[in-house]
Amino acid sequence: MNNADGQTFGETNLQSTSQSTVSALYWLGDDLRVADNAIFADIAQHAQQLMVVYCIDPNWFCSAQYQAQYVGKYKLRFLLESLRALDETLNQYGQQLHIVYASAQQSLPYIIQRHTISRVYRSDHSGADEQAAWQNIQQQCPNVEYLTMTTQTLFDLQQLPFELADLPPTFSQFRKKVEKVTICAAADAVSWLPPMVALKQQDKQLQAWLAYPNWLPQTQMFNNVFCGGEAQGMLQLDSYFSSNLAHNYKVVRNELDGWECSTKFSPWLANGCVSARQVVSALKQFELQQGANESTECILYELLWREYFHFYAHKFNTLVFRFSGINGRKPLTSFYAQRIQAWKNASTPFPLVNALMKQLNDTGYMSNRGRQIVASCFVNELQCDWRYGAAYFQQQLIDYDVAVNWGNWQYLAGVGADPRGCRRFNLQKQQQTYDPEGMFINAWLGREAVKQHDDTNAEYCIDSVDIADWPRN
Ligand SMILES: Cc1cc2nc3c(=O)[nH]c(=O)nc-3n(C[C@H](O)[C@H](O)[C@H](O)COP(=O)(O)OP(=O)(O)OC[C@H]3O[C@@H](n4cnc5c(N)ncnc54)[C@H](O)[C@@H]3O)c2cc1C
Repeated sequence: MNNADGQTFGETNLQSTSQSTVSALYWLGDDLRVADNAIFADIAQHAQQLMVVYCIDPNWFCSAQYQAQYVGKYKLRFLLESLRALDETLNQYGQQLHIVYASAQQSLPYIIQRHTISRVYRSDHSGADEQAAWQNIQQQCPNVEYLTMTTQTLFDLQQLPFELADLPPTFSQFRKKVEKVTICAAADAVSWLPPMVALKQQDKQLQAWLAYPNWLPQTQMFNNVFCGGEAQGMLQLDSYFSSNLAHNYKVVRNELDGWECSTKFSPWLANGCVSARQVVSALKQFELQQGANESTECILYELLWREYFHFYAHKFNTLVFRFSGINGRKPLTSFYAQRIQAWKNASTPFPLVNALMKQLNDTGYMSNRGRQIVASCFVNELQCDWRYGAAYFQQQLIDYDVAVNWGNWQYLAGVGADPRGCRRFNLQKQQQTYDPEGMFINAWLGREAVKQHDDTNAEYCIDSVDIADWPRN
């Protein structure tokens, strides 16, 4: 299985297997759980010693490409909660999670060498940067065994009925092909884990990396609805499927607001606190007990979109970040600093878009419909380079997932997996369908904005705002 760069995934990279005692290091990524985790299962069977590590890279918090941080405040808080919860779970196994406050490329080779690690485990990540980091570590420490396993998707690469290079160009074709592939049931948590690799406590460099750093942004208490961690994710899963909400999902999933309008699994899925297989296992259980209908099928359908974007990112690697997308067709959009800023600040001429952006800025979450509306506005009405929008989502979303975010943005910008080209949402129609009384706008922006909307309602938004009058910078 090869991606665009000819790298290999989902396979063991055997550099050296001469040691009889396996001293393992598990470098965690978006797989922050013990249950249904193939890596912990393998470690329980084959390793005699274990060190579990998560790296928090200071570069995540610098303003990176496209004027956005890699990790914003909502994602950071959720991540820290998830790490704390995982550490507590690992403690019950006599294990510990070591959070290293340094880049993986810098710290892991050092740790591997100092602790005579013989095998490194990592989840098979679809992100190009994550893959590059993984390759880099292997180059720095060649005499170690490297093992990747699937923990994030429903299917292993090997289960796909096609080579990754032949990933169908559209979601519909992908769905038809994978429909018949069996989705493995979620596995239980392991019953034990090997003892800890003794940490070189006296090592000054290591101490420095393990100390809580002053460069880490403060995480405040806000947006308490999403709480990170495996147990919290399972709570949401149980709570959703112990109600009748799944039977009505298709009817309400497009609503702009409301906790119960969609599953809200995304932050836990994005961090791997819950696996996609656990969601499907719970869904199947629900269908067995309560019956299947169009709505329950629709939940699986959405999870298959997630699946598609993960394999899409695997295949296209850095092309998912390219302005001209996977096919090299440049959109007729550009970098307009003031428009981009207005969109971010919820001060465009479009009240519905502003309300949605306010919701994103205040909570880190936005419904799927909302994301489509603001992304379409960014590309079509404001005519801005889609990568700046995608990068802002990356920074703001509590459920940021590299493959799903950039894949969706490419799709909407007409440079991705959509043969029909750019998806333009008619803002007036969206408003009439999803916020006819202006209640959503009122909730996020107040009465004035509803009035502004009413005043311009005769020829709402697109027609009433002449984009040519907007600044060309
Ligand atoms: C421009 C844009 C950017 C997005 N960025 C992200 C992102 O960074 N992280 C993220 O998790 N989702 C992203 N999505 C997809 C989707 O909006 C969210 O997954 C969903 O709104 C999360 O809420 P939920 O869990 O209640 O979803 P539900 O409607 O309950 O769906 C269940 C699950 O299916 C998956 N799913 C739903 N919609 C999509 C979709 N359009 N594409 C792929 N998978 C989907 C998610 O894993 C979701 O948790 C994006 C969508 C758009 C249009």
